[in-house]
Amino acid sequence: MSHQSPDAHARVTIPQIQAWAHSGRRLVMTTAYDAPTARIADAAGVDMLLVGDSVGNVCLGFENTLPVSMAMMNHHLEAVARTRPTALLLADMPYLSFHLSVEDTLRNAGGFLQRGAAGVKLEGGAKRLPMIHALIDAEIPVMGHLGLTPQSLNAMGGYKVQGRVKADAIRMLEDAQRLQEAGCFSLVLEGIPADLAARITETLAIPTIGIGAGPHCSGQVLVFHDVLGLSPDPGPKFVRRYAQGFEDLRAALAAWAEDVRAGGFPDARESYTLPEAVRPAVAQWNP
Ligand SMILES: Nc1nc(=O)c2c([nH]1)NC[C@@H]1CN(c3ccc(C(=O)N[C@@H](CCC(=O)O)C(=O)O)cc3)CN21
Ligand SMILES: CC(C)C(=O)C(=O)O
Ligand SMILES: [Mg+2]
Repeated sequence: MSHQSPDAHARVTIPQIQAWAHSGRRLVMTTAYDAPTARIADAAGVDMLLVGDSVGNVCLGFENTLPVSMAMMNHHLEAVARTRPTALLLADMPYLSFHLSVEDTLRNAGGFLQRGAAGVKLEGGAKRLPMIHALIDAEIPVMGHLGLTPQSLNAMGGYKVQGRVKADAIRMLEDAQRLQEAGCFSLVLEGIPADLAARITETLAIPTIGIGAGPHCSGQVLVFHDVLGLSPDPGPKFVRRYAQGFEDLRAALAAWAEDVRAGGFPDARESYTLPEAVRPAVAQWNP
């Protein structure tokens, strides 16, 4: 099986993820937004599935992740959770779901766990520590997320690589320590120089999952549609496409449309027939 486990039904756990990272095995995470994406990613043997707030731009047609609500996230998480993936299932806290109060944050994150997530991810550093402490106190595992945090789009003035000036780089190293001390089980590092991500990774005991953060992280994450070439445009520099999903699927659908128009689909293989005893009555019936 994909996770080299004797029990094919054993689900990946947070301690397992941490043990794999400690043993030097690089971790693999991708996003899932519905049952088909979850089944494909799980069958590929990825270690972690994230129901990302990237669902907003990837699936729902928004410009960015800011309009994504808890109701939208819950809808997509439920679809993914129904597939009972082997991978560790995580859910991304959307904008404003962890900013208003500890109570609201706990209710939102707890709702994710009740829907089948094993933990939550949320963007931000030291500013978010009160919420992170409350979540961990409530037995909700938290993955942090530092660097290019897409929910900070307006504050950053665009999707820009973070941590290139000294004060920002040092603040990120400090934030990473503080998130670890607060009890985060892992951190996403997004859109930062590879050498900064390397230093963060070697100064932490918990695994780092990079996206646009170079090769020296404990693992990597990419958006499902980006890996498979399903996104309409090539996307950020950090994406590598492993399939031409958009072009392959477009060509397949166009071939089917052509067959329909030429009368070549369906044929006998895709059709049903009347029982012989019923055929004369149907043939002889007139309106
Ligand atoms: N399909 C998809 N993939 C993602 O990785 C992703 C989403 N959607 N939605 C939410 C955020 C947005 N993300 C992005 C989007 C654009 C850049 C980008 O254009 N980055 C510039 C960096 C420019 C610089 O050097 O500062 C690039 O050219 O790569 C980065 C991350 C990552 N996340
Ligand atoms: C790319 C990952 C880290 C993410 O936050 C998302 O998909 O929303
Ligand atoms: Mg996200």
